[in-house]
Amino acid sequence: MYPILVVGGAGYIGAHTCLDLASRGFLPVTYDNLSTGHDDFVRWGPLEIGDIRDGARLDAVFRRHRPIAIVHFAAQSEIGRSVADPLGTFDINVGGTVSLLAAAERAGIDKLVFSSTCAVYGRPQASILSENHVREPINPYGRSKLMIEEIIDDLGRLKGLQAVVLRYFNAAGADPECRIGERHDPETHAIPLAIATALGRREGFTIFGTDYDTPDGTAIRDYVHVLDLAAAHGLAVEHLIAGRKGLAVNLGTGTGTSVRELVETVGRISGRGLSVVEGPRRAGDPSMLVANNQLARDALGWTPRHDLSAMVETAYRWHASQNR
Ligand SMILES: NC(=O)c1ccc[n+]([C@@H]2O[C@H](COP(=O)([O-])OP(=O)(O)OC[C@H]3O[C@@H](n4cnc5c(N)ncnc54)[C@H](O)[C@@H]3O)[C@@H](O)[C@H]2O)c1
Ligand SMILES: O=c1ccn([C@@H]2O[C@H](COP(=O)(O)OP(=O)(O)O[C@H]3O[C@H](CO)[C@H](O)[C@H](O)[C@H]3O)[C@@H](O)[C@H]2O)c(=O)[nH]1
Repeated sequence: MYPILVVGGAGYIGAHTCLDLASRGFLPVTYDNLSTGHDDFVRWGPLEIGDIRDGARLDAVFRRHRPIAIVHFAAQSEIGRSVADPLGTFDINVGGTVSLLAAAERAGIDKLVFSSTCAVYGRPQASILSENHVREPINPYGRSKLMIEEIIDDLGRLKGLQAVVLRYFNAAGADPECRIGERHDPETHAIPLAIATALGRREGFTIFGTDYDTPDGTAIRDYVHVLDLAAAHGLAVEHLIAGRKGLAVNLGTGTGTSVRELVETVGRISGRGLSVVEGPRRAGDPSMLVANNQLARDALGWTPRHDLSAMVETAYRWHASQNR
């Protein structure tokens, strides 16, 4: 069983990726400081507790497990917090990634899969975003991810690093067996907040903005099932192990969903009405983010298999199973 170091493997997308890697015959070794992750999410391989900014700890973990590739999720990924604390965000995201890449270089590991985001594109200049869309992030979170992409590019040219950069759109859904799911605190994402409202755990769901230039006036996003994201990481690892070249790809379904459509879907699947309030726009939110995913299909052989109903169904089941 080839070990793969999954950095941030105790988090939402990282834990689902560990499940996918194990199903492909790899041993996912999680490295995580548990700042937003959960030790009970680490079920398919060992957990090494540590911070990505701790080079000596990373060296010890590389020596102990001898991974053949790294999948890197660890980040401060709340946009609002990145605006309130840009330096803290750059420290974890950029400083932490430099520390991780330096340890990887010391250990002779040249294969990396990196979690990027559609936030690197900034304000969309097209209705469907391709990878060659201009990258002009509008918040420190997106900028930190762009900086890391640029560092990875330089290491590719100068040091032979082979990296697959995955730009996710909006992750949603959960493991259908409810072993792992989305557990963020505070929760800021639309689907878990709408579900919490349907479950009676929140007073109401606020739609942030009803005056966007979209058919129903609410913002449109490309929600992609976390199991499909996880599969893309498994394919990216296999791509690199097969000796294929690094690249950067979008991961979205190519289908846009408005906030109103999302709320309707949560209402239909939960069978419960949810109280909805219309509020102002949230600062920094673009009106529409939808992926062109052709490159991921062609280069990685990736196909998103789950639709919005499957995302909301599995997320609903997960949240209902949590006693909170
Ligand atoms: N959730 C989304 O919709 C989305 C969209 C685009 C990109 N992303 C990116 O995907 C990645 C994973 O997102 P997620 O939603 O699973 O987040 P998450 O917070 O659930 O997972 C991040 C994990 O990294 C760990 N971590 C954070 N800082 C660390 C540090 N300094 N050292 C070691 N471990 C550390 C956390 O404890 C956590 O387990 C992030 O890089 C995020 O920016 C997420
Ligand atoms: O209570 C809420 C929460 C969200 N929304 C709306 O629902 C949509 C989705 O919002 P999320 O917070 O679920 O997701 P974002 O699109 O803001 O963020 C996602 O995409 C970002 C890139 O733009 C980052 O990568 C981030 O990590 C990732 O979660 C947005 O239009 C938002 O305004 C509401 O109307 N009400």
